[in-house]
Amino acid sequence: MEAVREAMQWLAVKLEGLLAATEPQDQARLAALSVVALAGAVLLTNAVLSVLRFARRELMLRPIASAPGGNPLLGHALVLLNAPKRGKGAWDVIEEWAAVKGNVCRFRILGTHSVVIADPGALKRVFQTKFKSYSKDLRLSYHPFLPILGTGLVTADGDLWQKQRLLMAPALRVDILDDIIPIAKRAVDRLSEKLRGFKGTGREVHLEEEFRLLTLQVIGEAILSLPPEECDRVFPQLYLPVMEEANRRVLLPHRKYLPTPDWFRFRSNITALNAYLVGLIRERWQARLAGQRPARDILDRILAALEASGTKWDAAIETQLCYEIKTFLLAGHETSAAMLMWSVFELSQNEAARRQVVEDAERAFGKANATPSRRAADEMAYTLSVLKEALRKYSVVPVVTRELLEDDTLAGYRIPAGTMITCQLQGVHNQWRDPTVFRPERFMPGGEYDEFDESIRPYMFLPFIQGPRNCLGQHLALLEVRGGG
Ligand code: HEM
Repeated sequence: MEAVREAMQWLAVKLEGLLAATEPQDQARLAALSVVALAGAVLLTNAVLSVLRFARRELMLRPIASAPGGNPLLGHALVLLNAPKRGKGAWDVIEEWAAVKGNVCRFRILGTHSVVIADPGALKRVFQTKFKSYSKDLRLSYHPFLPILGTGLVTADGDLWQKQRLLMAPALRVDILDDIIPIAKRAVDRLSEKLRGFKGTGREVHLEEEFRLLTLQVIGEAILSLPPEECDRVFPQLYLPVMEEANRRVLLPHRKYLPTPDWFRFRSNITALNAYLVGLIRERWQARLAGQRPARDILDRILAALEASGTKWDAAIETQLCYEIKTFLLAGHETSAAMLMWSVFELSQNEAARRQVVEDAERAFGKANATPSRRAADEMAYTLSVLKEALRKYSVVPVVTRELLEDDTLAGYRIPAGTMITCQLQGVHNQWRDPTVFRPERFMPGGEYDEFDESIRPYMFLPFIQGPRNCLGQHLALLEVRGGG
């Protein structure tokens, strides 16, 4: 120890001497050189570590079948990017790989390795048993959405996610459910009136677009008590364009670096949307403080929970709530609209199923087309099975992705930390009998769903995934469509 101390002292004296002996401009040059050398050393160390990690993943993943068509430099990036040219989505290509290579296979995008799994036992481990080791994949799939969703629930992880989930779960899972039926019923009545206006005009109706506006109106009223005209004005103008740009960036990530007109529009729309939402949130909080009657919507229930927990109001809370609201809008409208559209499409093709849905509706709504009670909506069992079968057959969310934080074993394979896991929900849904046939009876008591072994049953139907990070709006989504009629 004494020898080390002496050596350090000697070095310090020598350095002091060197600095004292040099001119001030030489000292500046020496300092700049040291910074450059240090930065270079850090970069080099990182590069070496990245190469070592890459080589380790490459070696460990070798026993898993590789997807066809990759090249040594880009991996499978081009195959996925070219999917639209074949009239397919990237997710359909991944499913083709899984169909050929089995329920576990791997692919690579540049230096990122991904393992595709469509094995219910392995998915149980990812979503439930070891969910903490499988964090949200914020580096790739969710990355383009971060400027919009920030640390909202879908893109949050760790303690913040847990805290926010606990805060918001009661509002979405319990409190709002009774109110969602009249909200949905009013929105569907408005849409029916609008569609009647098309009758006999020969004009085309874009149902997908109409359903998107419908679910935005429902979620806008449920979260913020927004009147329908306000939803129709604000969201198509500010919210939908930013989501469209973020969606484009999933497969074309360079768009986020190019200062094109789209880039500037994206930035200014986000700024305007944030200002609008923060304004609403602040107004609401002040109204609470002034003792005004609460609005009974999701925002107000969250504010009540914050007040009850004694949270001190500040700008950080406003920003976080703004992220959460944008998250609900994203998570809650397009998925529900797609479920509705595929259900209506299938019912238009299937007379027998349509008759049973009409019978359900007549029982729940009565001859006067009254707003059904929660209990009456819950009893629309066949209609619920139609919605579930639409979610199974069309896998509205075909995949979700995770990043493995520590080495683990999945379906018998060792998977190294840093691997992306592509959970192929669509692949699981296609393991049912005659998967392309629309058969709501699968979900009726004693149907095919009940036949799966209990240990994997919940992992054979994953539209909302499973486990602690499952969809917080699933009850709301399934109820809004039945309650709206
Ligand atoms: C048919 C309609 C819907 C489908 C198929 C669906 C599907 C999903 C899926 C697959 C996830 C997991 C995403 C992941 O882990 O990467 C998810 C999460 C989530 N969904 Fe939904 N969703 C629907 C409707 C809704 C609605 C109506 C809302 C809210 C109003 C909502 C709010 C959320 C939230 C907040 C999360 C994040 C939960 C967490 O990470 O703790 N969803 N949803």
